[in-house]
Amino acid sequence: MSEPVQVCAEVRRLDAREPEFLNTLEALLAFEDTADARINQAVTEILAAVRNTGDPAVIEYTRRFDHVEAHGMVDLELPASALKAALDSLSVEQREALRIAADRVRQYHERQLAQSWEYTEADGTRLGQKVTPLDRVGLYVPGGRASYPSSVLMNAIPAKVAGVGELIMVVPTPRGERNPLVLAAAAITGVDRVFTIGGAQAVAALAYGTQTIPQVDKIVGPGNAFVAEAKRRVFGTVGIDMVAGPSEVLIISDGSGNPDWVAMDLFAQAEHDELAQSILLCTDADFIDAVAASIDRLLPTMPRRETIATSLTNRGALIHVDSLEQACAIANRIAPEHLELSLENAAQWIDHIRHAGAIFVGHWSVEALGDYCAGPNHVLPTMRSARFSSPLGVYDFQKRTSIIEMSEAGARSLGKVASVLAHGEGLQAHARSAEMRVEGH
Ligand SMILES: NC(=O)c1ccc[n+]([C@@H]2O[C@H](COP(=O)([O-])OP(=O)(O)OC[C@H]3O[C@@H](n4cnc5c(N)ncnc54)[C@H](O)[C@@H]3O)[C@@H](O)[C@H]2O)c1
Ligand SMILES: N[C@H](CO)Cc1c[nH]c[nH+]1
Ligand SMILES: [Zn+2]
Repeated sequence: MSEPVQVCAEVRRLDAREPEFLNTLEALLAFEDTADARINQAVTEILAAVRNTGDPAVIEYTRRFDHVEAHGMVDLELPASALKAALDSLSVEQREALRIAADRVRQYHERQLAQSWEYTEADGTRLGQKVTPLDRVGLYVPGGRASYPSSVLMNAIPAKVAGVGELIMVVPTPRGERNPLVLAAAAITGVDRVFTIGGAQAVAALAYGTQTIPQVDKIVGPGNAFVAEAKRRVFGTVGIDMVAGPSEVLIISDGSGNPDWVAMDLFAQAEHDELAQSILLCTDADFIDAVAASIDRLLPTMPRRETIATSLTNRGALIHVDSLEQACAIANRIAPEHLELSLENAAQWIDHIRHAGAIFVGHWSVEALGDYCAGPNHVLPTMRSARFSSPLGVYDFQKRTSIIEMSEAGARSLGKVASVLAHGEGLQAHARSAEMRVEGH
């Protein structure tokens, strides 16, 4: 453990019974990630340069932003032997942890695999849905301020389970520092090609293709504001999984359990990013005091205390609520990425939650386990998008095609229905085309 250093978080205290509470909450949740003109401008330039010149632009931006000098793309691609060597270099403990996590993530995701289906009607008409994996996917693995081998597992495994034909991974290696766990995770999951590039230039290369990097059909994976903005802009040319914002955790507590555990769970999300959001909703005012005391005592011992303190001070809150019903209503309004039900009878409250990326049920179900190895995906909807979207899954790497095989009897009968509706829309060619099947000549 590091030496305690004086640093404190001024975590705001709120009371959900106060009349201004909902306005205060809205202000706390507001997050303008697209408002940064500097990021927009930089991404516009990078996308255009990579689209116009390809590899030379990627090499130049990698030199400028990641401080890696490459003489050609060959210097920025890792051969399979480098991935294998990274795997071999791990300690037995690290290799075993990666293997256990990968197995659990695979087992969970195998249950998501959708199959093609069809049915036949009485007149012989056959209707169905054909499910096909994507041909080629680009996987962005963040690498600027921290390395994320767990994100390799969480993105690559569902793609492989879906049967994606080719998986191209990009990961920045600032000043040429390669993370062996990240490369080992690529080896374990069977990633096909790895390029040590990052930021908007990596997203552009995958979206448009370069002389060396093949164009992909979809780009998945989290990243910083440059990556998020670039993904948003290339959507349409390629598919994207989502535009992920800073990480979030919301904890609902009834005052049972250990305040140190709650404080550390808030830290665990806050240490990701100064913009990360950690919020506690609690029915017990004394317990809130105890959590605040735990925060003050534990924070100085954390190596990432500066990031945690900034995140908790600017975007965190300890909120006193009237009841667990009120806490659940607020949780549904926030629609958090992660929700911990730190409650005595936690399971009975699951049905009260409609909007959350992942629900962690009970004192033992801590988000850190979900981040690495519980099995479900850690790429989750942020910024209240859990109201309308879902965790990354196998379904993000599959697409569906409708199959329509009409029998003659079916076409003769449905042709009349189509004809009426086509005339109603003023589309005569549609109507005649259907009527010809009714007439049979
Ligand atoms: N939601 C999730 O599941 C999840 C998982 C892991 C990480 N994350 C998040 O992903 C993010 C990772 O961010 P990161 O910065 O560490 O790595 P990153 O790989 O996303 O970004 C690094 C790249 O940003 C580019 N860049 C940096 N400064 C630039 C500038 N001034 N102009 C243009 N480009 C510039 C560089 O090309 C660099 O390679 C964090 O916010 C983290 O919380 C989310
Ligand atoms: N909590 C992150 C998603 O919000 C995922 C992660 C990766 N490593 C550690 N945590
Ligand atoms: Zn995390």
